Amino acid sequence: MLARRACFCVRLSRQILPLQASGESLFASLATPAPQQDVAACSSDLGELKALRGSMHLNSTHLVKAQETIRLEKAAIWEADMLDPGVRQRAPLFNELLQDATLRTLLSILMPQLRLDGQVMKLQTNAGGGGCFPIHHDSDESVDARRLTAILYLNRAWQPEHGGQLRLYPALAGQAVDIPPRAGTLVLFPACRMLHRVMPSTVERHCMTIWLSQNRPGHCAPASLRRVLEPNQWHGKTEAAITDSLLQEPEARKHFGRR
Ligand SMILES: O=C(O)CCC(=O)C(=O)O
Ligand SMILES: [Fe+2]
Repeated sequence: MLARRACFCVRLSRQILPLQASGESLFASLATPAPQQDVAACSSDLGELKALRGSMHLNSTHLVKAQETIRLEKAAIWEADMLDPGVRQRAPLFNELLQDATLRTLLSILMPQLRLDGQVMKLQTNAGGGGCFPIHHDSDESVDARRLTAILYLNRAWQPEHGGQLRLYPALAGQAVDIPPRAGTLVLFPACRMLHRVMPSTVERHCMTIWLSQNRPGHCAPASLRRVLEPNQWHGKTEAAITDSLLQEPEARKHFGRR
């Protein structure tokens, strides 16, 4: 378990480091490691999500105008909020993931300016029949503490003709990027800066979103851990060698083992 998490972190860092220099247009999309285990995990996660049908509510978009805010319900997008204790109890696998600080710890080390110190989760089922999201930002610095969006897709049988791609509009890239919502794909982007939408989906589509937040200004990953993960030390080494050396470090072991 420890090695799997450490290896996941190394892969994630390698994706993120070249992108983070561009700040505004940061995004990363990666297949999670150990495909066989992922498929098994995705099937059980999906079963858990389907069992939650009764606790889901329709997602709505808030259109903010000068004098009023209009709320538009989306007919096909059903969501369950993990802040609801009933949902947490009926979705133990997702709850375990919600309690896991690995991704947040790693991202805090790579991007200390974000000072990530909390996370919330929602589960989503798009019923198909054209279900989609209009173009939007997930948050705003003045509205709440969410700073990074992480979405894990759970659609094993996804085909391009099903639609439902996540379309990102990275400011500096100059053109839109489509992410297929394939099982095991994890996508990361800044919650307040990345415009995005979901293309109409002709089939049922499932995903889980974690929003990583910055609640306490001044919170930062320990310096000793930042040194351990200093990417210059990785130059020329294989992923397995980096994972091994990471696991030798007591400070890193402590963090990867933390729930
Ligand atoms: O379903 C997706 O891929 C993204 C959904 C989304 O943009 C949101 O929940 O804010
Ligand atoms: Fe969004």
